[in-house]
Amino acid sequence: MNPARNLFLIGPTGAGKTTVGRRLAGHYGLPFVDLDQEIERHCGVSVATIFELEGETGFRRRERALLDACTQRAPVVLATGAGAVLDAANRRHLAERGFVLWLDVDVERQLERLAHDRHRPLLAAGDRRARLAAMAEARTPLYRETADLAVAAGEADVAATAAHCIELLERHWQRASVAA
Ligand SMILES: Nc1ncnc2c1ncn2[C@@H]1O[C@H](COP(=O)(O)OP(=O)(O)O)[C@@H](O)[C@H]1O
Ligand SMILES: O=C(O)C1=C[C@@H](OP(=O)(O)O)[C@@H](O)[C@H](O)C1
Ligand SMILES: [Mg+2]
Repeated sequence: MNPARNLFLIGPTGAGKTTVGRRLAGHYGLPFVDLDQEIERHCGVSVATIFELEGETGFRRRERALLDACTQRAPVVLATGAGAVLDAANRRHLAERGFVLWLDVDVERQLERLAHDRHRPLLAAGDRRARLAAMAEARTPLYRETADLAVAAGEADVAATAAHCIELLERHWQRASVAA
């Protein structure tokens, strides 16, 4: 079992942080919190509306405040939004307050999964492939720097990806406890 009390999910949009995170919480019998849903609950409007009214700067300010609060809850499985790692304080809170799991997918798989999605404001306009590639370039080093463990999450099935995560987590934690 997780030596930290919390499990935090990071990674690109469409990697499955929200969907797989919920399953991991079910498996471990822990409460699940999705940071975007928490922001929406707190503000009473959608993430898209926050972007519309306050721009990305306003959204990031709200995201930072709620990430600070949510990472102090324990125990919890917390799915972050893909851009949460852009902020240095967020990265520090994630790294210091729990075990950080990086779900990774490539741009092709993101395009497939998000083809019909209209809820992600940063993908609303322009060339999606180019936007996703630029995001990957800027964010991949930050995911790498923040994560305790990375999982390739490109499998075509949510249950299989969750099972794969559980297997890798257990193996990682087992090794860590033997080494201690
Ligand atoms: N492993 C997977 N296999 C197939 N579809 C997936 C997988 N993970 C996520 N999805 C689908 O991709 C979409 C985006 O997933 P989501 O959990 O919202 O990603 P994130 O929170 O990382 O942006 C959803 O429709 C979800 O059902
Ligand atoms: O890429 C980003 O910066 C964002 C990703 C979204 O979360 P998902 O990773 O769940 O798509 C959400 O937080 C917001 O639209 C901004
Ligand atoms: Mg999500």
